[in-house]
Amino acid sequence: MIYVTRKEHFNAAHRLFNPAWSEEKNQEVFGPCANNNWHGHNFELIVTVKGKPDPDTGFVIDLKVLGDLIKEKIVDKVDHKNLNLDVDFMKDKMASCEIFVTEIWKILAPAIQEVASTAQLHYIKLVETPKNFVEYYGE
Ligand SMILES: Nc1nc2c(c(=O)[nH]1)N=C([C@H](O)[C@H](O)COP(=O)(O)OP(=O)(O)OP(=O)(O)O)CN2
Repeated sequence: MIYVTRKEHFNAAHRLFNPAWSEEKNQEVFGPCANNNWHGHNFELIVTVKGKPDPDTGFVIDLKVLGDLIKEKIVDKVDHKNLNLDVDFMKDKMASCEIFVTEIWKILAPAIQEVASTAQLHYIKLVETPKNFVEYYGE
């Protein structure tokens, strides 16, 4: 089994806020991340696909095709957007990295199978700040 990885980049704004809580509780739990006027990040999205190399191409998946797919399905929808307001797949969801990465997985896993039937999404790493990132294996 070979693991191949593509990295893409986008900028997005968001706010961590639980609507069931008071403003004070949100400020207490999320601090500046609950700022009413949002805040932004330079995200990195790292996607690993696993499979066996095709005997004709030597590819598990064409990394250009994978990059284009990530751009079409995710980056074009979130880049320079507000995750809470502008992004359909994040509507009414907590805009934490944990929830964001699971929603990205739900979109990319079937899309990858469609373009490369013998390959499978293995892992996603979402980097929010130079200090903070989440990793997800779809479990
Ligand atoms: N488990 C999670 N914790 C936090 C998340 C998250 O998505 N999942 N998100 C945030 C914020 O969005 C935030 O903007 C990042 O905050 P913070 O760690 O304070 O930012 P830095 O990495 O720049 O660290 P500094 O200590 O401020 O330099 C918070 N928590």
